[in-house]
Amino acid sequence: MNEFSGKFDQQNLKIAIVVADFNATVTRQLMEGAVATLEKFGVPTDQINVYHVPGAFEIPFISQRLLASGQFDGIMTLGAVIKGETDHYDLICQNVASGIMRLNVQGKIPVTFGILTTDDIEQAMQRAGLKMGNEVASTAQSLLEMISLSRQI
Ligand SMILES: Nc1c(NC[C@H](O)[C@H](O)[C@H](O)CO)[nH]c(=O)[nH]c1=O
Ligand SMILES: CC(=O)[C@@H](O)COP(=O)(O)O
Repeated sequence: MNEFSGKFDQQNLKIAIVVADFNATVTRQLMEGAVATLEKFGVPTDQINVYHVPGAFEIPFISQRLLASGQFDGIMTLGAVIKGETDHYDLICQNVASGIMRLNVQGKIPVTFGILTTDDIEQAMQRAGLKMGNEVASTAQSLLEMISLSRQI
């Protein structure tokens, strides 16, 4: 039996982070947590490029451009979509998630999903580093593991 896992060698990795500036009080914390986690695992700071888009809906477009550039070993997407009074929330969540999934299926590098989808700002703040820790830390680690695993195939 042969087993493979995402134990990774972070040397020479180049990572792109695409972060939505909508709800920036939350997404800036997500971005800081993502960079800190990548650095903790040894990714050099100058190998981490951060791209700011207006909102979560713009994430797939820029992610696709970054993927096509061939410059990166993996992409992290970060955002915070917070429910309002209308069904706009549902449309954004569904289309952004399917857009990012399509990039994973069609692309050659992993694109992780670090987009909070919450009922209110409190839930988002809790998941961006307050009470429930920074969910993005596990997203960053998942990206490094997926890069390593995909290189073994
Ligand atoms: N309501 C939220 C948005 N809305 C903006 C869209 O993402 C997009 O920028 C706009 O429709 C123009 O194309 N974006 C978020 O990231 N979070 C929200 O809660
Ligand atoms: C997720 C959203 O787009 C949301 O902030 C919009 O709020 P509303 O549905 O009240 O217009």
